[in-house]
Amino acid sequence: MSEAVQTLEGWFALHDFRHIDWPRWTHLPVDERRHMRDAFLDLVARWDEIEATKEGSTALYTVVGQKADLVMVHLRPTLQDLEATELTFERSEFATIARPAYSYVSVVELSNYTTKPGVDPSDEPVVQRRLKPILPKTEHICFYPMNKRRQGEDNWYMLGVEDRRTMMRSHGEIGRRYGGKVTQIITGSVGLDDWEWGVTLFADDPIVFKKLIYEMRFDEVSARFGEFGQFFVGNRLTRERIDSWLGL
Ligand code: VOV
Repeated sequence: MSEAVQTLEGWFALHDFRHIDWPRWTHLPVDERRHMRDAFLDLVARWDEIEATKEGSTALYTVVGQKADLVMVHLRPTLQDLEATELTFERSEFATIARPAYSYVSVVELSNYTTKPGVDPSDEPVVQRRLKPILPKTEHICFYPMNKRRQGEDNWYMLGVEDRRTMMRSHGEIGRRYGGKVTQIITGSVGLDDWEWGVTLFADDPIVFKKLIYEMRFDEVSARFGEFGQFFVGNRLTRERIDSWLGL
């Protein structure tokens, strides 16, 4: 049996994708729409407070394309906190027009492939900040779930730890070339959801997602072992943009 990678876990993550029932929304009386908008703004204010006190972080993006209209990315210390966040939204008046489209449950994960031997990474403040990150405020988000392949010669889980480490170093080198342009949050979901990881990328220029992901496709770890789910891409939904997004 090959040696399992050691991982550190941080905040739990819920990527909560919603469809807005636009036909229903546009036929509601304007007072009712404003009332529902206010219910949503109350939730946003609560999420801002949680972020300000570093008890979690939430990012809001509208989704482009037909797979969803909105994604709320919530990071919280426990699975109970995550459920409470989800339920508070479900019970709000805004949820009557924001129906589930897709969801993903995972936990912020760092692996020890690139840590120096003899160093306990959990002692390092930078590691703690990466495990409990405040989500970036970039213009765009890209999310997709992924697996590492387990087929014939291309079985990630049968490789020795040194082979995996070498490939992850090359992966990290490519990623670092995009430093300052894109921030990645890797969340592990083995035992939590249908894929093995969630990849959440934040950038101000959406073309950077395409360049980075394309470059990684040619790198061995993605070329041989990467299997990908659905891709979602979106635009930041600030408090100021909510009215124009809702057509109010
Ligand atoms: C934006 C840049 C970027 C950078 C700098 C970066 C670096 C790193 C490092 C140094 C490490 C290992 C240590 C750790 O931190 O865990 C990782 C780990 C990981 N990555 Fe990554 N990655 C990036 C970006 C990045 C992307 C775009 C993808 C999707 C791949 C693609 O083909 O679509 C990805 C995936 C992953 C995964 C699934 C893991 C966990 C793999 C495992 O087997 O455990 N990642 N990643």
